[in-house]
Amino acid sequence: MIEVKGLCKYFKNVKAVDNINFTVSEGEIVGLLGENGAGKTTTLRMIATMLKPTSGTALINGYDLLKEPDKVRSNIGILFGGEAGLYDRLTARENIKYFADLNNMNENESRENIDRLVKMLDMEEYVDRRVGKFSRGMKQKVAIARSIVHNPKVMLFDEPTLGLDVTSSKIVQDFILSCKNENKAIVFSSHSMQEVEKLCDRIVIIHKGKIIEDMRVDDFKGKYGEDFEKAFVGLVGDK
Ligand SMILES: Nc1ncnc2c1ncn2[C@@H]1O[C@H](COP(=O)(O)OP(=O)(O)OP(=O)(O)O)[C@@H](O)[C@H]1O
Repeated sequence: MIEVKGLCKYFKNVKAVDNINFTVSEGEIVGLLGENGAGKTTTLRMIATMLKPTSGTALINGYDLLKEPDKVRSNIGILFGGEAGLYDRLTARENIKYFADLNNMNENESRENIDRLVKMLDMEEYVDRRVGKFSRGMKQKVAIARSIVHNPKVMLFDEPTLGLDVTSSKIVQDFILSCKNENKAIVFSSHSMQEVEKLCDRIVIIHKGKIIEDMRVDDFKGKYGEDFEKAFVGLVGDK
C-alpha cells in the first residue's frame, strides 16, 4: 500500500506540493485530480523516487522512499502518458527484458512473465521487431508490459491514455482494472472525468499543491451532486 506523509516540493518560491497526506490500500484505485499545475505529476514523481521531496516522505509497501529508494522502485510500476521512453533500436521484447534485468529478475521468471504479458496484450506479431517504427498504441502496450513485468505491488498512472485513440485507451483502462483485480494499490491521474468516474474508488483533489478533498466517489456524488465534472469544476473554481 501507499502512505504519503507530509510531502512537500518547493521549486524556488513555487509551492508545487504543499504538505499532502493520503493513503491507498491494496485493491484500491485512487484518482489524483486537479487543474493544470495543481501538483499531480510532482506528487507522482516524488512517490516514484524520480524527484527528491523538499520535506515529508511516503511509504510504499512499508519501504520509506528516502531510506530505501531501491526497494521502493522494485515495488512500483509506472505508466506515464506522452512519450513512452522506450529504446527505439531495441525490439519490444528487449525493451521489456532490459527493465526486468534492471529489477534483478531471474531469467526464468522474466521469460515467463514476458511471454504471459505478450500474449495478454496481443503483441505476438511484433514483439521481436524494433520499436522505433511502432504506432503510439503499440508503444503504449510495450510500456504497459514494462511497467508490470517485475510484479510490483503498487502502480502509478499519470495521464496514461493521453493522445491514445478509443481502442488503445480501452486497453489501458482494462489494464488498470486488471491491476486492481490483482490487489495492487493504484494511483491514477487523469483529466478525463469520465475515466476517473469509471475507474476510481476514491478521489483526492489537489489544488495549488494542497489536498482540498479526499473521499469515495459515491460519497463525493452524494455531497456535491451526480454531475461529477460539474462538481469538480465548481469545487476547484471556488477556491
Ligand atoms: N522542474 C520544475 N521547476 C520549476 N517548477 C516546476 C517544475 N516542475 C513543476 N513545476 C511547477 O510546479 C507546479 C505543479 O506542477 P505539476 O506538473 O506537478 O502539475 P500537474 O498537476 O501535474 O499539472 P498538469 O495537469 O498540467 O500536468 C506548477 O506550478 C509547475 O509550473
